[in-house]
Amino acid sequence: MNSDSLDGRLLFAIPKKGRLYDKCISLLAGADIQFRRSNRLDVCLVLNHPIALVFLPASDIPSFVGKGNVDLGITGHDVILEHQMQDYVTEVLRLGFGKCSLQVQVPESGPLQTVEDLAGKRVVSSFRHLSQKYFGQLDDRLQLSGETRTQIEYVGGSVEAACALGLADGIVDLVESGETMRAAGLHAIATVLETEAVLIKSKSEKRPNLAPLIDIITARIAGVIAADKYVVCQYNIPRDKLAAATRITPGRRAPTISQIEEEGWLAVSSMVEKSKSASIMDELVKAGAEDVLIFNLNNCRV
Ligand SMILES: Nc1ncnc2c1ncn2[C@@H]1O[C@H](COP(=O)(O)OP(=O)(O)OP(=O)(O)O)[C@@H](O)[C@H]1O
Ligand SMILES: O=P(O)(O)OC[C@H]1O[C@H](OP(=O)(O)OP(=O)(O)O)[C@H](O)[C@@H]1O
Repeated sequence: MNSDSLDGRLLFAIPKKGRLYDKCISLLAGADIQFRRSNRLDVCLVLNHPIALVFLPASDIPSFVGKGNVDLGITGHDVILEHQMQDYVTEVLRLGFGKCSLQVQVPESGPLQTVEDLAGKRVVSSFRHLSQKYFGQLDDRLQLSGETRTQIEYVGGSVEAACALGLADGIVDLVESGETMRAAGLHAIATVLETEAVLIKSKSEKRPNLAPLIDIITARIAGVIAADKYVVCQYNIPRDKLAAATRITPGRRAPTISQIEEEGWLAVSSMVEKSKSASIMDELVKAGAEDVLIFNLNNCRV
């Protein structure tokens, strides 16, 4: 592919592998962004929009978008802060996946059990800047100076092994389920930040003509996320119990209420959060609802 074929196309950066990759691919499918990625090729043209997808390491995406080489991207909120790109990119949408916390961890049975204990010792992390910032502030508060300040050492991966290998007294690493941390005999003593995947666009506005397409893609992705988060709940309810039932299912704007062919009964349809749908159904039945149905959404614009 030569650079001419990218002319005028919106460049959209997607993590090329790792934790965010699969979810990004299903987001693109849900937003009907069609592409065929040839083996090992990191740039590919979208078939049904003037877009080219650029597959990059998640950690490089904030800089590419921030400098305006790429117009849109998906990466972790943590990565943006680590690369100090928050002033150069706009976080357009939180994507609801890649959720985890960046935490300070120490050996469970070791002598250091607070961040104050750990200050001045050796800390290993892949998040050099965020660790330096966190412990820098702590060292300042504890009035540590010179050689007594915390030493931050960078490693590219398998951070959890650093304490057992004698490289560190504590680490700063991502925790989702906590399995990696527990398996390494560590536990968390502080949270540096909470993160999730985000859709970002450049603040550079090098190519203002792309703004309408960016808005369309953003709306489509927002629709896919909402469709995954919500279900439609439909039920029949005696008229005199309607107020109590609609307090349980107020909907995003308001519930839809329709007449049915039975005197004294109404039908209600409302969007509810998927994660709460089972308890909402229990409550509705308790409130007098019958024929309670839940429908998945394929896609939506809300
Ligand atoms: N265990 C996890 N659970 C949820 N999200 C995670 C987890 N680990 C990482 N992430 C998110 O995914 C982003 C990319 O992490 P990942 O380890 O997949 O990429 P990477 O480090 O660039 O890949 P690799 O180490 O394979 O080069 C992280 O910055 C974070 O936002
Ligand atoms: O709390 P958990 O669910 O166990 O997830 C946390 C682990 O996931 C990430 O690493 P990853 O597996 O991506 O590998 P890496 O060490 O190569 O970054 C992170 O660095 C932790 O090690």
